Amino acid sequence: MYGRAIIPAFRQGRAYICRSCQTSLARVPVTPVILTVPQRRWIGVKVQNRRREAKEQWAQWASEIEAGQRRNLWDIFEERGFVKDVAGTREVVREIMRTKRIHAYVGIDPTAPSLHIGHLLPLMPLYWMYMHGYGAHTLVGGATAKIGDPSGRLKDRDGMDRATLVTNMTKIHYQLKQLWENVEEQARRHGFEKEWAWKRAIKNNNTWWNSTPMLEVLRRVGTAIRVGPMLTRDTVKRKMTEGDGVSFAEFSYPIMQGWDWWKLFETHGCQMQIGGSDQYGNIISGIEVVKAARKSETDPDKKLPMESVYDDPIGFTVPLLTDSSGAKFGKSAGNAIWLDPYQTSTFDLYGYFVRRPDADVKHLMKLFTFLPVETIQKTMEEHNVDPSKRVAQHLLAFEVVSLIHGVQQAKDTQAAHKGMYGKKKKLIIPSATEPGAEYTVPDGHQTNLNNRPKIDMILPESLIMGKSISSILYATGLATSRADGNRLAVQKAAYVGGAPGQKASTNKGMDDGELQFTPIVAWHPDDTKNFLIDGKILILRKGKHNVRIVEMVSDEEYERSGQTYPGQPYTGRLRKLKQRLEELEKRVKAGEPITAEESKKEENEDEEGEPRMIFPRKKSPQELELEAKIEALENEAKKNGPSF
Ligand SMILES: Nc1ncnc2c1ncn2[C@@H]1O[C@H](COP(=O)(O)OP(=O)(O)OP(=O)(O)O)[C@@H](O)[C@H]1O
Ligand SMILES: N[C@@H](Cc1ccc(O)cc1)C(=O)O
Repeated sequence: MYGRAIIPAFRQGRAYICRSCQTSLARVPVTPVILTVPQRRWIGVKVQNRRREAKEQWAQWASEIEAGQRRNLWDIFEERGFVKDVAGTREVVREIMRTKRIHAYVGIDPTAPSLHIGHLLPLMPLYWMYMHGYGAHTLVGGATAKIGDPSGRLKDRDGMDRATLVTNMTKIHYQLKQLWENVEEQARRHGFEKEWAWKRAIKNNNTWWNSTPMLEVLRRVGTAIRVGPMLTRDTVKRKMTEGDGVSFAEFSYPIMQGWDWWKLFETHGCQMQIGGSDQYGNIISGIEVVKAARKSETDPDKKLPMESVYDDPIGFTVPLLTDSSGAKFGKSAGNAIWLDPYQTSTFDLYGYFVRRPDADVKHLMKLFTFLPVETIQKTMEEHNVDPSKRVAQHLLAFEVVSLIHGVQQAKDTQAAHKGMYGKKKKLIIPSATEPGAEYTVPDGHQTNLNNRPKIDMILPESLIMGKSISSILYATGLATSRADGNRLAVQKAAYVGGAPGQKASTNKGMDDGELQFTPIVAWHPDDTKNFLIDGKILILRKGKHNVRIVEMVSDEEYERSGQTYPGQPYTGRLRKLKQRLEELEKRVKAGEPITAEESKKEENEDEEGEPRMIFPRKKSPQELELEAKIEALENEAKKNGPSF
């Protein structure tokens, strides 16, 4: 296909090649011109050189593996117990991993607001692949979650409204981001040197499902996939005979998952899919879908090689992580250990791993840590000298917490555990928090993915629908004051979930299921409603990671929750003074007396009757006026009432 491409002058004199077919476009003229060239993405010399070097490096490693001087990552997977079922032939998978720098992916449907440790299991081999130079993709199933995977279930999944789906998707996206950030840290800690060729990405299958016509899927793969084998799948048979039947949408789920794979295969050479053992059927169906889509390609420029089995899609499943009763750890079974610290605290997460029985700890260390097998072996020897010290469990817990929440959090949590349960019995309260503290970052610290404040919160309708965006930013804790909120809006330094490039007054809000942000401007309070998802969810962000998913609730519900937000009218000193004035007025009217002690107590004690620390500060004119009125009333009451 030919089209027009503008080649800017600054690229002059360089040789470019086409990303997909390697056609070269040498020496581009000096001035910017419009050329008629094939509509392709051109790659610069620097990238070409790096790619060549990466290729040569891989070939070198492949021969070292063959000569027994380097290990095949597949063998490490088997040694660590990651492999349950292989889709394809084990020898072929092993050979592909030796000879090709393939990409792999793991998909997760955002059917809950957080990932849990069961999800970590298929992610672990993906992280290992990344650290060994393969491409690694984590995929959020924003589209597939709308259908619901029937694998391993007898009952249909409950439908999800848009607000819940967007909330889950946003939270899982940031959790995956956090995990990737911590994987980088783990790689450094465990001696893997990051190279240019390491590639990772987070994808959302809404990106393609929101624009894929059904006709395209039916035409490309629908004709090749036979219904017969799909009907013989265990999930389908069991759901039809023992469960509540199979809807057409559920029946099509494996084809959707397979199409995701095709999209990643086509664009990134993603040849491998990894999943939990309940995903085996979907991976097998996916292989058929990818092969059918590849075969049906008519554009010769896009045709992918299919000469041998080494070009085919492959996959494998990891064993299921179960609880002590043998049930799969997951949200449906209700036994999940969550990665969200507000659902399972870091302290409890650490504690969960410290309590693992001696018989399981070695296996868990192989699965959930990047510690070399020799280190695990040595730790077990040390552990066996005095198992009561739980040396192995503490190391396991430390490593898992550092992967999920970062090394610093792991150190703090370990110290808290040792302080609480160690010999000294020094009591450290692991999560002593002030109300609202979960929405602020400790002073002097920059927000990062591991210390970022809590994401979700509720706020009342009167604020969201009636007040300025600067008041809303202040209420969420993203701004330190209303003035700061205003500054953020003026400088376009904060973002709202919504359609990019549209005005606030006409914004249609976030596209269905795609995480999109647009800068906040100082819009009219009436326009805030344009950004509400399902009429109740507002997504705000400051910087890269500081996100709030605000659920708008009625004022009555907010009051019942007992929460207050920064800037809430009548929650500060002024409100107290006004209350005191009203009370005094009533008492004076009723002729009720008031003593000097009583008025002194009000001033110097807090609600629990504890002495209040009084700091000198500047009072506002309104405050001074109220205080003067109170004083006058108190004097009057003292004058009129009987003396005690
Ligand atoms: N306990 C587990 N052990 C191993 N893998 C798991 C476990 N739980 C989930 N996975 C894997 O994580 C990926 C995403 O799982 P999914 O989104 O279905 O979550 P889930 O918690 O298993 O859901 P549900 O409990 O509702 O079935 C899949 O590959 C799945 O097999
Ligand atoms: N079906 C998977 C999630 C998934 C979704 C889309 C994919 O492309 C891959 C995996 C599960 O429910 O566990």
